[in-house]
Order: sequence, then C-alpha cells, then structure tokens
Amino acid sequence: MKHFTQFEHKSVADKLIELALTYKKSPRVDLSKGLGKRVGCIFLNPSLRTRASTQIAAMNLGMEAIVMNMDKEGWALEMQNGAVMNKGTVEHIKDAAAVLGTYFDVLAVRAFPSLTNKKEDTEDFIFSQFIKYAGIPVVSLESAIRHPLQSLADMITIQEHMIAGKKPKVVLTWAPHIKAIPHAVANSFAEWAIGCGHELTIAHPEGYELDKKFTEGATITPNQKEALENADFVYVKNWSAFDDYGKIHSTDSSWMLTEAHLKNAPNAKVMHCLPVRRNVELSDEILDSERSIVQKQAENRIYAAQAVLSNILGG
Ligand SMILES: NCCC[C@H](NC(=O)CCC(=O)O)C(=O)O
Ligand SMILES: NC(=O)OP(=O)(O)O
Repeated sequence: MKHFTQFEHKSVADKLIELALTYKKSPRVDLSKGLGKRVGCIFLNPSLRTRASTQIAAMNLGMEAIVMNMDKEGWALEMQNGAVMNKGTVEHIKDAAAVLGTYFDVLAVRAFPSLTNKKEDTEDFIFSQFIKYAGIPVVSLESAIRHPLQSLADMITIQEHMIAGKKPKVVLTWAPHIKAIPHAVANSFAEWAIGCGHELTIAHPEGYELDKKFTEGATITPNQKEALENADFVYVKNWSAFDDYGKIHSTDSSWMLTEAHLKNAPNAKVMHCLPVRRNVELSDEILDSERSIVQKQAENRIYAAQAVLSNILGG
C-alpha cells in the first residue's frame, strides 16, 4: 500500500480488518517492524482520537510519531500555485511538504474542508498538495471529503458486534447540529459500508443529499422512522448540505436520535465517530446505555491505524 486515503477494494478492507483484530489481541506483536521509522502527523484542525490513536498505533509498531499542530504552532501555509506571498501566509506547501518528506517515512495529514469552496473541497485540494509534494506515503487523518481511518475502525466495530450468519441492516441517519459540519465521515462511512457489502440505508431531511459518488448502492430516504425499523447498526451523524454547499437547511430536533426512535429496532447498536454534541445529535439515554458502541469505535481507531501503518511499512 502506498497511500491510505480511501476505500480501495473489499479484499484490501478485509485484510486490514483481520490485521487490526490480530493487533487488538496482541498490540505489540510487531514491535520491531517500525524500528528506526518515523511518522509525521500533521494537523491543520483539532483532534482528540485521531491524534492519540495514531501515535499509539505507531508506538505499538516501534515507530516514532511526531505530531505537529500546524493550525496553532506552524507557519501559515500557502496552497495556491504562483501566489505572491505578501499577505498572511508564510510558507508554500511545496516547500513545507517537501521538507516533511525528507524528515519522515510516512506522513499523516488532517485537512478539513472550507465548506465554502465546493470545487477545492470536492477535489480534496489541500490534502492532495501534501501527496503531490511530500514524495512519501501519505495517510489521511480526515480530509475534506473522507475519513478512512474512522471508517475502517467502524467496519471493525460492526464486524465485532454483528450476529454470525445474519446480514446486518446498517443505517446512517442525519442528526441536527448547531454548526455547518463536513461530509467526510458520512461519505466515508457510506463508501466503506457499501464497499464491504453491507446493506446500507441513509436517512436525511430533504436538501441533505450527499455527493452521489459515495452513496451509490445505498437506499436513501427522507423517512427516518421507516429507515430505523429493524436496524442492527445506527450510525448517527450530522453533515451540512452538499448541493447548497456548506449551508444549514434544518435544525429539526425531531431528528435527534432518542430511545423512542428505536422502539422498532430492539437490537440496534448505536454508533458515532465522536466528538458528539450530547442531547443535540444523540440523547444521553442512548449514549449511556448498552446500545452505544461509540467507545468501542474509538478504541478500534488504534488498531485501524496500526493495521494501515503496518501495511505501508510492508514486509
Ligand atoms: N473527526 C471527527 C469529526 C470531525 C468533525 N466534527 C466537528 O467538527 C465537530 C465540531 C463541533 O461539534 O463543534 C466532523 O463531524 O466532521
Ligand atoms: N473521530 C475522530 O476523528 O475524532 P477526533 O476528531 O477527535 O480525532
């Protein structure tokens, strides 16, 4: 594997899930694999899970991880080719990424969307600049359009909790939020769930259609109640409008998932990537109940990252 940026193929996903579960049983079984290797974790946006789990994953492989919170402690990066840099930006991505490429064996990057420039965001412009100029393998720590390490952890978590021999009904439901939120987690979850062969239903209010390239193969409905019937896994997530790019069309609190929403889904496990706005997206009663597997997802972020780094190291 060169870069890790998106779902490639079910066979690759299956191998990564299997390797992650091996590491979960014996986290340090490959402790010598990454000795002498370094991963640079570049954050252009905040993080709790991705930041810590990627460092732990690297340490479990004997790698050194260096984290740079570029949004707070780095030079302001210029992304536009040919820019006359006489304003706020200090260093061009061409120069910065090339330097990072000489310091590290693997580069891991978080670069959220602007939610104002649809063209640049959908092309994953900023993230692609790192791939273009670093010259080493690049891992996505959430880009403008995808969050593949989250989705891999989600697929591992579903595999661990599904009933053997029963094809689970997986539902991705939109939830309210107070802010305009990226599409990356929802896009990626759809891409991986469909790619891994799960039966996926996506429920959202009118106006919240996701980019079709991620949702082909899913059943899409504005009827949350119907979607939730007999669900086995319910992934709760807010996203802003995609067509009317980055806008908030609804804050309808009836979409917040509560126990009452799940009366026809007695076995449903509830998922969220975290951080979650309690009692806005999801109720306390669900998050604090046996239904919630959000902590399992967060734990699996370590082994997802470890499987990906191990695969990139090769051997
Ligand atoms: N990395 C996981 C989620 C990141 C981002 N959440 C946020 O921006 C939450 C911000 C807030 O709640 O204020 C998202 O949903 O795409
Ligand atoms: N789920 C997730 O990516 O969390 P962080 O934003 O805290 O890294």
